[in-house]
Amino acid sequence: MTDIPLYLASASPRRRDILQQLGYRVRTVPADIDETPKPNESAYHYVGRMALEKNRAARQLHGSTLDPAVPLLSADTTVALDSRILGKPADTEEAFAMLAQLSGTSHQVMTAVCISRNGREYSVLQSSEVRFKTLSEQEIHAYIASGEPMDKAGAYAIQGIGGTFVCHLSGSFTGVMGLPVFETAALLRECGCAVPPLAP
Ligand SMILES: Cc1cn([C@H]2C[C@H](O)[C@@H](COP(=O)(O)OP(=O)(O)OP(=O)(O)O)O2)c(=O)[nH]c1=O
Repeated sequence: MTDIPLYLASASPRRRDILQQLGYRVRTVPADIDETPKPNESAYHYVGRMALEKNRAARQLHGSTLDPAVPLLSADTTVALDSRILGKPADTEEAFAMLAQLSGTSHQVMTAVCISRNGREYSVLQSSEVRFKTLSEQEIHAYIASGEPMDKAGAYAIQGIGGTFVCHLSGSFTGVMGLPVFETAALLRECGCAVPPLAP
């Protein structure tokens, strides 16, 4: 098992698990930012801006304790339905409304990843298309009662019970979960970092 140091500017346990499974020794350096979309901001622009702002906020907050040569990674995941941005639901009513909109149709899940290292910033955006089966009201209520939707963009988790709604995926499963592994590894290589399994 490799043991490469990496800073993670995210409170998401999914991102931490994925990076640890790859062999990174993760130190979490979270930073809170305002996640409100700007008026008429596209999902594409929004998700990239969020990942970059999380990265810069973490550098500002923890900078003096960070080794500049160790990569600092941040990410943001957003569900886009037509021109609508679906973030994390604020309450169960909003979760219901989101799931009702996703029922029986396709949406995009975009994850932007940003890495800063030695004073430079690198970023990538990965987009997937996900199709949901038609959900009954009863199914949506039962799913919300499971508690799973509340801290997830679009009010579902493909890696959990929400996976039972997904009849088609085109893109990256790990991207939908919050951190696209293929694109993240490529980005780490681009910024000169060791990437398992070839890491020393
Ligand atoms: C669509 C989908 C999203 N998600 C999660 C990934 C992200 O953690 C979350 C979207 O919120 P984000 O704001 O991207 O991340 P976060 O709030 O969890 O963590 P932080 O802001 O500190 O980086 O939704 C899943 O786990 N499974 C899914 O299928």
